[in-house]
Amino acid sequence: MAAHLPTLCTAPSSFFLSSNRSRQTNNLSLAAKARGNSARPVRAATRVEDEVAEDRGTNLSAWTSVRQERWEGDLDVEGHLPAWLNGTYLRNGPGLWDVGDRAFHHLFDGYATLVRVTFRQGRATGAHRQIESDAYTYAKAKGRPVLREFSQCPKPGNFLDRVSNVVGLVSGAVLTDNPNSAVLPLGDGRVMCLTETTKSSILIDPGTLDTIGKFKYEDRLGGMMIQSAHPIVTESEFLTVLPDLVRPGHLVVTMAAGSNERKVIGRVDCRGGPTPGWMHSFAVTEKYVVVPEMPLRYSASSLIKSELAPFYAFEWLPASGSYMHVMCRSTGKTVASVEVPPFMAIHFINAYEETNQDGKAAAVIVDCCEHYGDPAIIETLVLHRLRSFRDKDVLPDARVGRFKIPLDNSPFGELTTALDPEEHGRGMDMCSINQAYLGKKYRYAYACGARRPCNFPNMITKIDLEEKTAKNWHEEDAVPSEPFFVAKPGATDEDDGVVISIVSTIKGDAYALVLDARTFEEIARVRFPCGLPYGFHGCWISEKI
Ligand SMILES: CC(=O)/C=C/C=C(C)/C=C/C1=C(C)CCCC1(C)C
Ligand SMILES: CC(/C=C/C=O)=C\C=C\C=O
Ligand SMILES: [Fe+2]
Repeated sequence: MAAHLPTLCTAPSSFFLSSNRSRQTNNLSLAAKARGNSARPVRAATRVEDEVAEDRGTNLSAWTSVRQERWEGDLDVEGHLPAWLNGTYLRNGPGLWDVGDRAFHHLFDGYATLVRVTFRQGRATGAHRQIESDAYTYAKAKGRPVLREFSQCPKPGNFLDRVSNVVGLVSGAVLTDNPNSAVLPLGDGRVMCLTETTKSSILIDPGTLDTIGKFKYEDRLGGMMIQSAHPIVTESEFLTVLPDLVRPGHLVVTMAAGSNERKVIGRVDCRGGPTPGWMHSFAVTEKYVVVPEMPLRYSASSLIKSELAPFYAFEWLPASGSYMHVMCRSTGKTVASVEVPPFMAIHFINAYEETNQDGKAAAVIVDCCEHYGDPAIIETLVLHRLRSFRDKDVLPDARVGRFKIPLDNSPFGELTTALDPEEHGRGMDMCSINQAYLGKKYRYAYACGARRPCNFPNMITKIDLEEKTAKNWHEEDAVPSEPFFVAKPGATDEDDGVVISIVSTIKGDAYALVLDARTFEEIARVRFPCGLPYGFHGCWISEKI
């Protein structure tokens, strides 16, 4: 991809904070941050040596940058891969947190690393490769980050820089295009990687992991700079939600497979203010789209002034209220908009319609990984905490939060706990389901859970929402990433298939774990000869043999 450096964020190295200053910023108590909404100083990447000194030198490959830009080769298989498991598992995530002598601060900042494991008749090959976004290419060229990442805001220096920052913000030029969240096969065979900036939508080749180029949206929605990192993609459509920061609200848009044109289904206005709530993901039922509005809201001044808010680009405004909006997918009309108890959810699991005796939808049930209405989870994911606090029980509690949104014009919705959180160790995030149950009543969710004490989810959990129990997989000193369910071809039971997760170990290496989804017992592990950093979300591209 073209690597023309923008003239924005042209801060010389002297604009980067010294490590001491940055440590002071990190140590601000969360309570203090939550109380005060004044913007924090601009944070830029610290020097690598300072980060390493702070990190007490763990070998855990989860938080260690990839050592090489790309690798490809055969993988050793321990155990027996099912003969039906033919296809490619792809996983995306932030695998490079250092560039030149600069180091990122937050897990979400790292440059996107794709991992591939291809299964064919009991054998496996693998690869990893950096995605060549502009953010990555510029950073390599300059020896330091140039664009604004999740927690990282290169400081505009003089007046001209500040003016161009505002212009750059309007055009989106100062924002990252580092697509480190999800990887999704579109219904037409193209494969997209993305994060929350619209410009981060990038096409890749699932075989070679080559970066093909930017996905060019051919529509009039170019002014919408932010998108959900989790579009809902089926064989026929790509459905997503675009936060509107100018007129606080959300556009729900759809794009047919094979097309590059998004069409607006409808718009929901925000009920709280002054800006929309952070919306990393959302949920759908067969008839409806559910748009969450939580009190962790985009900070307009952080974006305009290019400085950090109490939670990077966000501020926690509990008094602004929490809401759930339900839009009809066929008419674009908002059919319910209810106030709910304060919540903090990055990932929605699934949703479905609950019907009354006449078979009519009476309520929408929406499940999410809910952090007890506390944004502290964001600060838990700061890299030096992940690296240093391994034996401390500092992972905030989380649960399967279940919303019930009545469709009878009631003003309020309910939020309950779907099962005893002790079943999954009071940790819970990075979820998946059997995709055949998307938007339908379902029984099983797979996620990362917690074997306490821990500072990060270190377990894989299969949650039975009917029995309200969980089956757990755990290995000492290992960090598994999101468990991804792959159905056995022709399966009729919801849990007939395997669950794949890439596990990073303390020895500095990594393997793809394959569990029998029904029993949750290990059936195989496929070893990489190198370490793999923690990754976020995966997908499966099946192959007919
Ligand atoms: C990886 C993940 O879960 C979330 C990533 C979010 C990102 C990269 C957010 C980026 C943003 C900016 C760089 C500034 C503007 C706002 C926002 C979209 C939050
Ligand atoms: C890894 C994570 C949350 C862990 C909480 O326990 C969130 C990742 C978000 C990106 O997709
Ligand atoms: Fe995500």
